[in-house]
Amino acid sequence: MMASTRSLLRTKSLISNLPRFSSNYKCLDVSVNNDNNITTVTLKRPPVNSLNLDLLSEISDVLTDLKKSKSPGMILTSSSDKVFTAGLDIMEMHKPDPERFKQFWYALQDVWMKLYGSPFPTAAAINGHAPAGGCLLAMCCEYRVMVQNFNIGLNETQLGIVAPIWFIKTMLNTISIRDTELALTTGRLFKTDEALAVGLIDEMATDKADALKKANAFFERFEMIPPIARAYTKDSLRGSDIEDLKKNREKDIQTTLSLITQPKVQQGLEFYLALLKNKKESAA
Ligand SMILES: CCCCCCCC/C=C\CC(=O)SCCNC(=O)CCNC(=O)[C@H](O)C(C)(C)COP(=O)(O)OP(=O)(O)OC[C@H]1O[C@@H](n2cnc3c(N)ncnc32)[C@H](O)[C@@H]1OP(=O)(O)O
Repeated sequence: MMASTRSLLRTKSLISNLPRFSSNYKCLDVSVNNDNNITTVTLKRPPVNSLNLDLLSEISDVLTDLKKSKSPGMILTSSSDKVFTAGLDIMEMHKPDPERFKQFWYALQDVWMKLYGSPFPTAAAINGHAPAGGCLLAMCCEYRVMVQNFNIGLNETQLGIVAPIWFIKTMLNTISIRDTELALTTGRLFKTDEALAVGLIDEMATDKADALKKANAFFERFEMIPPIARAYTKDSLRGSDIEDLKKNREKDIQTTLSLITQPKVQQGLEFYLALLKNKKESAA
């Protein structure tokens, strides 16, 4: 076969494998880097990218598309200049409609299973605060680069709620058992440099451009690694956590719903929401 025919065929197969993304996303920007074919998924649900049912459903869809198209990798980042994501949308948990809450929690489980278990490599360019569910999304990725002077952590206990076991396992996959216990029981939010010191993030960045550059560089490590060997290895490390949730999915939804609707938990959420609003009023 002539060299030019071979290269044409290669180009054609590359084009047909390129991910095709719906342009209908409301809360995401999705773009593919022409140099390395890495997809950047940017959360854009102002003001703080709180994870409601819509945003979670879109993240779940894009993860499905990336897997189908055999993407070589994904970077997760935010369109905000100070918040990666503020975690779960508290309004989904405050006085919830039970049916809506079940859909919401199911969507969160879906995102977790797809992101934590993705066959393709993933990196988070954390360009703002990443509390609770925001920290969870970042920890699901294989590599984290975080812009300096922001906060990250599972602060659920500060809100009077409890991080589910699959959140905890994700943190245990990232930092030590000792640091996980201390962080979770106190609801600790780590500053970027503190997060680096315990291994909650892998690199610090000066700004978003620097974070994206470092996140892109992460994927170069896999250039000579067969994707199938990479994916099986990741599955050996993470697969059993995902199987555990798959087996207990319905129970996890029911338990969370019954806990979240307890009057004491609802009072705690109301108090926390009031604190967030007061913060704004006292700053004005
Ligand atoms: C026993 C029960 C078991 C049940 C199990 C449940 C397990 C749940 C697991 C995970 C839970 C979560 O993820 S809960 C969310 C936790 N998130 C936080 O604690 C972060 C809260 N937000 C902030 O600290 C700050 O907003 C910020 C640092 C992220 C950004 O600060 P900034 O000053 O830029 O912005 P404002 O604080 O003024 O916020 C703007 C606007 O957004 C509203 N807001 C903020 N965060 C949330 C959120 N997570 N959900 C919904 N809404 C949020 C905030 O109130 C402001 O609203 P207004 O403009 O209307 O005042």
